[in-house]
Amino acid sequence: MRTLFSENILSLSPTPAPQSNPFELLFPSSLSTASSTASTQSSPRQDDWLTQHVQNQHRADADAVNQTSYVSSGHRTQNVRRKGNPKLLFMGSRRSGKSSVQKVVFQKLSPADTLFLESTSRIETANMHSFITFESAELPTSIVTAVTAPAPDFDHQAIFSNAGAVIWILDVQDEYLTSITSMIQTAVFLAETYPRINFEVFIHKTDGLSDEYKYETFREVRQRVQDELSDLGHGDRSVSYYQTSIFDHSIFEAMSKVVQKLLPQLPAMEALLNKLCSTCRIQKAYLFDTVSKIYLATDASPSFLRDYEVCSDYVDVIVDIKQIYGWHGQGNSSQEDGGGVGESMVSYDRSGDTYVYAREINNYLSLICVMGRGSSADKRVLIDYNAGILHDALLQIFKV
Ligand SMILES: Nc1nc2c(ncn2[C@@H]2O[C@H](COP(=O)(O)OP(=O)(O)OP(=O)(O)O)[C@@H](O)[C@H]2O)c(=O)[nH]1
Repeated sequence: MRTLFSENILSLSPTPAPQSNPFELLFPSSLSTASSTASTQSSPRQDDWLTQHVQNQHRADADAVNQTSYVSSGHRTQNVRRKGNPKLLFMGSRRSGKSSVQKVVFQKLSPADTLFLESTSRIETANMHSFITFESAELPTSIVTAVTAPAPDFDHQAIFSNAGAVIWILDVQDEYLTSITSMIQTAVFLAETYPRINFEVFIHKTDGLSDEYKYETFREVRQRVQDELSDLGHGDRSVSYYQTSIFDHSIFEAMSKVVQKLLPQLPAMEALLNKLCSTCRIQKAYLFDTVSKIYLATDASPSFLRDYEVCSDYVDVIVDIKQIYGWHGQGNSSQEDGGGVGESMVSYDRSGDTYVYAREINNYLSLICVMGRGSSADKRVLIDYNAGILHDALLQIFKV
């Protein structure tokens, strides 16, 4: 890894030039409505060789995932965004990996240690206090049974009334047809009783499976669920599917997408990132929750796991350095003004053409960007300046 700029990652940012800058970001006053416009504009990034190359490789997968966001009528379903912390409920059959996912993502348990997890017999909750507070709960199989065959005294209000999303964990390394049946019953129950709750399916334990088998399983599960929901009169129920494993970055990427749907600030954050990317010719930009490695927003260009992996690993480096040199301030810091902001830029490939740029927004939120060939990585001042404006805008969004 070659560091291009000698400044320490925790060094103070350069003071923006006082005179007017032709590259200055212009934020429309109605930030919340700007994202749809920005996302339809073509950008020079699209010519980038890396984007093109990886785009060809992953188009089939991306299509498959995107299709799941559309209902049968062809209109995109609006995901429900609400105020407050994202609340996630994990459901699934026995030993499907519910505790493992919750503990790896929110409690930073090492994936290898999940081998020794005991069976869950009651509702287990885990909260993670970071830039936003993530609340999650794992429902034991007995509750899953109660949902699919409800007893008269079953108090589903207490469990589901505050939830933002239900995540169904489907173990593809096991016999999964029974799990699909319970999943459909749960989806129908939620569609009828709590239609505002997002329903997400993690096609889980995909590590060690061939690409062909993964794709086939993914397609089969999606088709079966959609068919059965349509037969039951809920064909318009939007269900999203993700291939996940705790042994790679896929679980964090999937969790990021689930969480984003619950953030009311998402359109504003996306609009800011789109503008930053087109102004500074950035290939991909992510806003990371530094502690959880969940990204809260990204720009509209195609997302690839490789970009996410590089940025996520870089967040790990930032966290390690911050832990060595001291991490000031605890708790929810969304209101902090971002004092002690640091930024850095490194090249991570052999050719030296691809860079990762990182900038702290505050102690718990980081902007991480990937820049390919043809980017303006050599114009560091321009990037710093525009990132500074984005920084201020983000702090305003979260102060509202
Ligand atoms: N290969 C693989 N194994 C996994 C993955 N996630 C979890 N496991 C394993 O699956 C087993 C069961 O995991 P748990 O998290 O205990 O499953 P659970 O659904 O909480 O189990 P119950 O509480 O008994 O219902 C453990 O041995 C985990 O190591 C994964 O992504 N890949």
